[in-house]
Amino acid sequence: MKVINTIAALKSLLEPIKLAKQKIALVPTMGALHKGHVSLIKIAQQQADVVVCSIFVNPTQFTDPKDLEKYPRPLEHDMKMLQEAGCNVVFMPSVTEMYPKPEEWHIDLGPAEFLLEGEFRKGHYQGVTQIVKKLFDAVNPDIAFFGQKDFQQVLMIKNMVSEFNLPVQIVSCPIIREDDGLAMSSRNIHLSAEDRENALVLSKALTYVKDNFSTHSIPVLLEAAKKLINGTPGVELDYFTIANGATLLPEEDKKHHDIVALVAAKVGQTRLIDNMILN
Ligand SMILES: Nc1ncnc2c1ncn2[C@@H]1O[C@H](COP(=O)(O)OP(=O)(O)OP(=O)(O)O)[C@@H](O)[C@H]1O
Ligand SMILES: CC(C)(CO)[C@@H](O)C(=O)[O-]
Ligand code: BAL
Repeated sequence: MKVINTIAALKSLLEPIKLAKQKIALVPTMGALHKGHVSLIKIAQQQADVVVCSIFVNPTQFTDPKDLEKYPRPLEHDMKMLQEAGCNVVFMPSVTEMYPKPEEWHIDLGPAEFLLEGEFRKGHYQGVTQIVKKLFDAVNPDIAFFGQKDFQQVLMIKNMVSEFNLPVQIVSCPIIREDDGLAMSSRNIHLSAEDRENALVLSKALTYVKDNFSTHSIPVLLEAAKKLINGTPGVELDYFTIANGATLLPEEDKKHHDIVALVAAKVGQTRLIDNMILN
């Protein structure tokens, strides 16, 4: 496994691979790796010849400075996970490598940018697409893998790719969960034992909605899910919605396809998101 810190070194490593027509995959991460990240690497390995994993805690996508400051950075653990996963190249640049000078970034990501996460983390998807575009420029991947856990992020990245007409395929990978249902997330590390227990209500509410989708109306499902979450101590709901998977607008007609339930809540001091595809 090669560990690379600069764009120049990365390009000289990958250019011959690209010229030899080998397929390059990129798995972008912010580190603090868990089985969810490993699953993306494993899926990438099945679909490409060389897998590059980036670790970069991108400051421009953080809207809360405290969230950025306390974001976990367990470097040795991450290297071990990547080595064991059989990752070929780790790209781990510094902030100045990715942002050598101040720059403007604003692109049209469509109206869904301002919903859900975009409402609670204003400007978040401008920061995400800014860094993902830079990573794509540095790696020049044929294919890139993202988790469905960040459902809206996948949509935004697909919109960015079509805005620039980039020759990269975007793949959304299934959510990996703990045995009890909690979606794996780097931020779970911040949960106290009590928070960890309370956090289970998010996947429970989503599962309830999924299990009862064919028999209950959408308003009834929403009311029950919100009641479950609001009745859990230490959990502060930002949103629970049943939405169209392409527009993220609230869905009213169960006969439509591509319906997804999405949730975000603060559990103790930690903000978590999760979702489930319903049909
Ligand atoms: N449980 C999971 N299952 C599948 N993919 C995941 C999971 N958690 C994260 N990912 C994906 O891994 C990639 C890197 O995510 P990131 O490094 O932000 O990890 P994270 O666990 O989502 O962290 P955070 O909790 O800080 O958002 C993203 O595409 C993300 O969707
Ligand atoms: C895609 C990403 C690596 C961009 O910083 C980040 O948003 C993440 O880890 O999901
Ligand atoms: N996993 C999405 C990155 C973020 O929360 O900033």
